[in-house]
Amino acid sequence: MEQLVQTEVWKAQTLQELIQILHRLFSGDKVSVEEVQALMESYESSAVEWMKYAQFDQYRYTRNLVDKGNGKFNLMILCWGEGHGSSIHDHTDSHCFMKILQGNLKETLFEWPGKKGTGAMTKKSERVLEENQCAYINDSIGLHRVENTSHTETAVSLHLYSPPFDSCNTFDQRTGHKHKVKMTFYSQFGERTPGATAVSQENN
Ligand SMILES: N[C@@H](CS(=O)O)C(=O)O
Ligand SMILES: [Fe+2]
Repeated sequence: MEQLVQTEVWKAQTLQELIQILHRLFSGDKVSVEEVQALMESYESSAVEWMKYAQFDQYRYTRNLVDKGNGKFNLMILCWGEGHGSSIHDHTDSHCFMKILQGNLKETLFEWPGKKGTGAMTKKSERVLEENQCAYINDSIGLHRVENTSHTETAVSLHLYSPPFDSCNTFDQRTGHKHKVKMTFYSQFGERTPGATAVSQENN
């Protein structure tokens, strides 16, 4: 007879509970991408729970640190004003989960440019991510650009990166040339980072 394999199915009732379960999942030495993705998708976004982290800038998207995941991951909330978007970028060999908390975000996937960065970059696909959906990307899947294409609605997303990183490469769509940029937090644990601006010009 066929064997049935039971994997645990989590449902996070609140953001706090989601963070608790994430700590548990990442405390072991093996983490399942599917399990983390399903867990993040199971959380039904409730604005009152994440409002204090959702700090917007007029000109660029912001990165707001929510939890340091015991050094295993960084959990952050990104706030996208109308028309805000990222540049094409990589994820520094980390796993990247991106869950929509509010609004919609368009994700465009690109292939890695050739070694010499020869000419226009190749677009692989695009999709629109909707509230509560959780996407996943890593460098072997490709590069992406994320945009809030709405001119009337803001968007908010919850990102988990494991292991944590604080710089990435951005790419020029026409030339494929890459450029290393440092990434900072606009706020940490709900408090504005002293002296911090929104995401640096290079990642927009
Ligand atoms: N990876 C980007 C956000 S996104 O465009 O996926 C960042 O951490 O700022
Ligand atoms: Fe990204």
